[in-house]
Amino acid sequence: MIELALHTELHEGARQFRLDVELRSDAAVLGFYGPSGAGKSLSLQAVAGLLPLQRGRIVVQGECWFDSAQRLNRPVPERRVGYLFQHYALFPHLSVRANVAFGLTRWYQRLQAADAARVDTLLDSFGLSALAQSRPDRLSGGQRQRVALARALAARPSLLLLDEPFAALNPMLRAQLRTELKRVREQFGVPALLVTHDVDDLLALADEAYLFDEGRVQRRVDLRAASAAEREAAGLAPPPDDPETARKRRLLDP
Ligand SMILES: Nc1ncnc2c1ncn2[C@@H]1O[C@H](COP(=O)(O)OP(=O)(O)OP(=O)(O)O)[C@@H](O)[C@H]1O
Repeated sequence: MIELALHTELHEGARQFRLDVELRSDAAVLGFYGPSGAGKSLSLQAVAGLLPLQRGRIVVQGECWFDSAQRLNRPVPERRVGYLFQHYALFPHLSVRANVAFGLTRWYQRLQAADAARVDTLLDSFGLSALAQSRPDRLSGGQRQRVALARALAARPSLLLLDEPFAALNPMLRAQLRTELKRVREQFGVPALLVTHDVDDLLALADEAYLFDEGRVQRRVDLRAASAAEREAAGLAPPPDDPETARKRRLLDP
């Protein structure tokens, strides 16, 4: 269960933005979509503890991370979120394996056996085992994003925050990584908040979609239950192909 009440006002020179997000859900993956500048990324930052809130409440899986009424504000590291951005930031001097293990290691001790096993499972789940000793600059964009996903999942996060995780990838890779992320996320049972502009991301991964605009949730769509007509009304239907394009698309399917 996730409960968010995120209220704050941001000022930068003459610019002002008001975030007023309220939602409560028992779904595993919530997708945030909507126009640019609607407050989607700011909401993820607030959940991670990186954006101070003036007022509100954040409860994740029964644990209260923030409650202004009780003056409770759990520090960033204690929230244990796995945060993934569009531009994966891997450590260039570390191997793939060391990158994935990064959040689990301490400089003064070796990786514990259970942690090492988790890292190996993640490498295997994302098809990275053969690349474990490679440095990030020897990897393709898709492989790097897999390493970033594996790293985000390695430290046993209580919540995954995914901000446009596939935006830098080409469409074919996006489709592939969506499927992999869906499988691995379910395998590890981690809930997630996913920000995306891509309807296909929502349809493939999200249980519920939240339309953001002007710092607020304007609409909630339950994708587990929504009919095709309801999806279309919420702007979530992929544009229909004409028969000829559909035929060509099938021919091109990898
Ligand atoms: N520190 C800040 N001070 C004032 N305004 C800010 C600050 N940070 C972000 N904003 C503004 O808040 C608004 C919401 O930003 P946010 O990054 O959450 O949008 P978004 O919905 O994620 O957009 P996009 O889809 O383009 O990534 C934007 O108009 C942004 O310019």
